[in-house]
Amino acid sequence: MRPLQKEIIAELHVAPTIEPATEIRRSVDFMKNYLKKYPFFKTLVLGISGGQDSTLAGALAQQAIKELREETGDQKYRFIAVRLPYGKQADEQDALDAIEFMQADETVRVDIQPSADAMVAAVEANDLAISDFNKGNIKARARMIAQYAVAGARSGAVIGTDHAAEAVTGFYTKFGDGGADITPLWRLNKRQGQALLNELGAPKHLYEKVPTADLEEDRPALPDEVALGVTYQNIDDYLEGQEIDSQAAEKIEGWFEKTRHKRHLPINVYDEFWK
Ligand SMILES: NC(=O)c1ccc[n+]([C@@H]2O[C@H](COP(=O)([O-])OP(=O)(O)OC[C@H]3O[C@@H](n4cnc5c(N)ncnc54)[C@H](O)[C@@H]3O)[C@@H](O)[C@H]2O)c1
Ligand SMILES: Nc1ncnc2c1ncn2[C@@H]1O[C@H](COP(=O)(O)O)[C@@H](O)[C@H]1O
Ligand SMILES: O=P(O)(O)OP(=O)(O)O
Ligand SMILES: [Mg+2]
Repeated sequence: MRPLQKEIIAELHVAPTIEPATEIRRSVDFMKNYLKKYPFFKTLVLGISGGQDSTLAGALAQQAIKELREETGDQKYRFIAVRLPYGKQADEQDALDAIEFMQADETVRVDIQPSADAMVAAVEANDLAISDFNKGNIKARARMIAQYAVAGARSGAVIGTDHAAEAVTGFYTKFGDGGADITPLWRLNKRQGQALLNELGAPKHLYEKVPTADLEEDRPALPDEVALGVTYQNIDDYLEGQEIDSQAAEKIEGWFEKTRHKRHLPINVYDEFWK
């Protein structure tokens, strides 16, 4: 195995094989235990995009909340699914299918277009140009703000959908979708997430779908694999400790190095990881 590959697998705690039912129980228990430890939390809050990761994290969060309600008798425990379209979302039906599948206790809808557009206009008033890519990250951060606003109103913890195949490449917006309180999928690669959804009986079209951040207007529904220049099959194999094509391995390791800063809280004078 490549030396950095070994280091990455250890850092992200990826297992080469998993038992889906065991991992479902592990994530559900993790969320239940966290809420029991901090009893002021009464809700779990998560943006549901219609993609694989939020379908899985939402189904697990809903299960955790349902079990907490049954075990404690406290009916205040609720799971809140948050729809966060930027105006009209092309794959809206997938998001509705995901919410139906997880049987979310509640759904809140916040259109992020007015606030994201207002932020772009306010910055551009300083004679600065905001690129379509930069605006994509503003949208991701607008979604973070909306989820924390819902959490603030309902004593909630914000769920993040970061998992090993995104973490290794840093394929998330810093303090956007990367900004969350609890990450129940952390340690799983993309195909392990699919295995959990299969075990949960999720509709196949939600986890066989092409992964996309769908943040750019010039390139709508741009597949993650195109943006990254490497496939999830390569990333998953790499994270499972398999030998992959050296060009693909170098690409993954390049993303890992470039995004090290995202896997740490803001850097202070005592931090050594970047030296
Ligand atoms: N269509 C799409 O799929 C789409 C659109 C937009 C963004 N994205 C993805 O979302 C992710 C976010 O993009 P991003 O990484 O360019 O933006 P980001 O905002 O997440 O990270 C970049 C910011 O991090 C900070 N930073 C960069 N290097 C640093 C370092 N060495 N130390 C400390 N801070 C540092 C800087 O503030 C920089 O503006 C990417 O993976 C990108 O491909 C995808
Ligand atoms: N359109 C969306 N509605 C609700 N929540 C969304 C939307 N787009 C993204 N999200 C949330 O962000 C994460 C990360 O998405 P990526 O596709 O990995 O960039 C997603 O899991 C949702 O929680
Ligand atoms: O985070 P999601 O739910 O949008 O899934 P994907 O990353 O597969 O688009
Ligand atoms: Mg997505």
